[in-house]
Amino acid sequence: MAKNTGPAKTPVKKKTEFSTPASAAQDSPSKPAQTPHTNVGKGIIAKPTSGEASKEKVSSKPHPKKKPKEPLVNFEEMARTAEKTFAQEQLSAHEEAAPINADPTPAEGVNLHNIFLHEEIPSLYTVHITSELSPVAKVGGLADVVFGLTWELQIRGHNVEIILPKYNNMRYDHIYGLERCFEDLWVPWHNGAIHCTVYFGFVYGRKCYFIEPHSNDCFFERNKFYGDHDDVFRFAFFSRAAMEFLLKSGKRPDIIHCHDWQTGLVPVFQWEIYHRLGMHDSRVCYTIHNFKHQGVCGPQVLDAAGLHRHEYYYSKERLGDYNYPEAINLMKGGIVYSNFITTVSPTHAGEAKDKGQGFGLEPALHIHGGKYGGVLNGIDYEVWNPKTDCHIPVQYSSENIDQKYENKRALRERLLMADNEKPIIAFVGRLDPQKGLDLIRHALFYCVNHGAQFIMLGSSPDPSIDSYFWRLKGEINENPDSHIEIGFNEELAHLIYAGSDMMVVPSRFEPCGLTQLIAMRYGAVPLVRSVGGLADTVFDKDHADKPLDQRNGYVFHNDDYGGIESALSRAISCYYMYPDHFRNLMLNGMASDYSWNVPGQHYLNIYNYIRAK
Ligand SMILES: Nc1ncnc2c1ncn2[C@@H]1O[C@H](COP(=O)(O)OP(=O)(O)O[C@H]2O[C@H](CO)[C@@H](O)[C@H](O)[C@H]2O)[C@@H](O)[C@H]1O
Repeated sequence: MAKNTGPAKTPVKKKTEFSTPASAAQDSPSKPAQTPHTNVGKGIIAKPTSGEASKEKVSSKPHPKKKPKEPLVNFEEMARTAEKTFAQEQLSAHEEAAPINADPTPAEGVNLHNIFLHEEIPSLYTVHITSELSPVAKVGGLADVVFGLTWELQIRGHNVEIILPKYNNMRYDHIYGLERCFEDLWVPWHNGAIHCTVYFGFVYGRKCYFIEPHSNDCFFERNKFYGDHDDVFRFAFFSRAAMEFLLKSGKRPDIIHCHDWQTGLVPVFQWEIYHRLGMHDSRVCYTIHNFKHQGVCGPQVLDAAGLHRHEYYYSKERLGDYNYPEAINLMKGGIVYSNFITTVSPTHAGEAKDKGQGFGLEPALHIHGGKYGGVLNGIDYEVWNPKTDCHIPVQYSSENIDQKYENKRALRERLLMADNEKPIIAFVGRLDPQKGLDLIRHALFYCVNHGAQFIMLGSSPDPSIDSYFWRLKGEINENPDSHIEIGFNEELAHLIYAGSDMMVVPSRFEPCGLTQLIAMRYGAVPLVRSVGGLADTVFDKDHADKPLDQRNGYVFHNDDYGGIESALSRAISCYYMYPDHFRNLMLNGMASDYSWNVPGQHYLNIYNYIRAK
């Protein structure tokens, strides 16, 4: 009985290392093994350890859908309709165009390379203001980034604190020692003030403050993090409350680091209000994780938040939105008013500014280009560590990588999938059109028809997308080679990373992407589209301009079925026909360093550059 369910260690035919089969030109789909390679039966490909029983299970169960039929649906259109309705609702209350008040003060140009010098940095006091933190309030990658970066700063000896809303649906079981620490915080709102209580607690050693407003709006008692019609008000309030808390509690951080549209007003408040109230030495770093969601809204938010000079704030140089003359744009406020803006990979920094991926904010990025750059995300190497991961049944590392296949077996068992010799290809992520939903669906059908299994874990706040995938799940439910899991499940995500052979990330755009980094840490080979941070981190086995030991996955360029098929067919073929090469890819990924070590230093250099001196 073979010991694992991974690719065999002996190649079927010896070919030049990492050679490209003639049929495998990038982005031109070659024909992969239609059924598992014929040598499988001869024992060259490793078999499942559950052995004969599992073979019987597979062969005795007739494949209910030999060729599942792939339906067509336009996810982009689905999401656009929902967004349009939302934007119209937001804007309808304000019909007049606001005059422009010209007073631009863009920063002087700065060369990022010059500030990324490892010069001595004094101990800094940094406060992160954020709407997400892993694992207590996680929707996506923002939560992971704040969790990982804050720890990196802390272990380097800096004083780091995090301010979050006190959501009623947080994972309170991950907060240690939660207690009230500031009873009477009155936060200006409309013409009065809202009474708040602030709590303090530790999240895996990180010092966190949670703001709880007491008002009839119940801003953070919605049993969800986002997706309500008044989100812009909820997070504008949170931003104001966080700044008021800093002021009233006497905290004077060197650096305030805030994230995405939800906290885009923080730098505005800092400069326009709190700077004059004694917080003159705090500087703001603003990180954009996703340009698509900008907090475009009507003027009522400004009134509520105490920013009353409409004409001043509406100007194109400040918060005025470029596309809707009646609207303000919270993310634009963050760009204009912060001391430094980052996005989460160097490639995406360029795409957002110059290649149409700034979702309308390109002019602001150009004007403020002197204080803008890309810092590649890391992942937390303690949370994402197959050697110590308590969510997976068998721990492993590159030294005993065969143990990974025990997790593959456990994953199949848990999802009631066939235990056979096929590779598992998976997707984990938010079900947003950004992620290339039609390509993910296509990958599922392609895999089950071409000798692979497919697992998808994801969820969407958009009910039409969620229900589409529920229907698809119903259709493929009986197929033993595929599984769709809808919902957010952190623990299952760990098992999927550990049990899969490959992870697909066919994004339309991807500011950084964490799933390919986590996949590599767990020895799952990434198959990605060449955009944003995916292009910065995954190097194609056959085509990359890199030494062999740095090639770690498969990359395709075209945003279409042909593109993804090209990567899938090359990967599936390699898995069956060149298992040693496939194993090299796994090991190369595991050997790379995508921890917070390097990006942590980059952020410190930025902080040091902007701090009051
Ligand atoms: N249903 C589910 N169950 C369990 N876990 C799930 C899950 N759905 C997603 N996750 C987890 O959430 C994280 C998602 O990371 P992504 O890089 O895809 O971030 P996202 O697109 O949300 O955020 C944005 O911010 C991040 C951080 O900057 C950028 O990397 C990214 O490009 C940008 O779009 C991963 O840890 C993944 O495992």
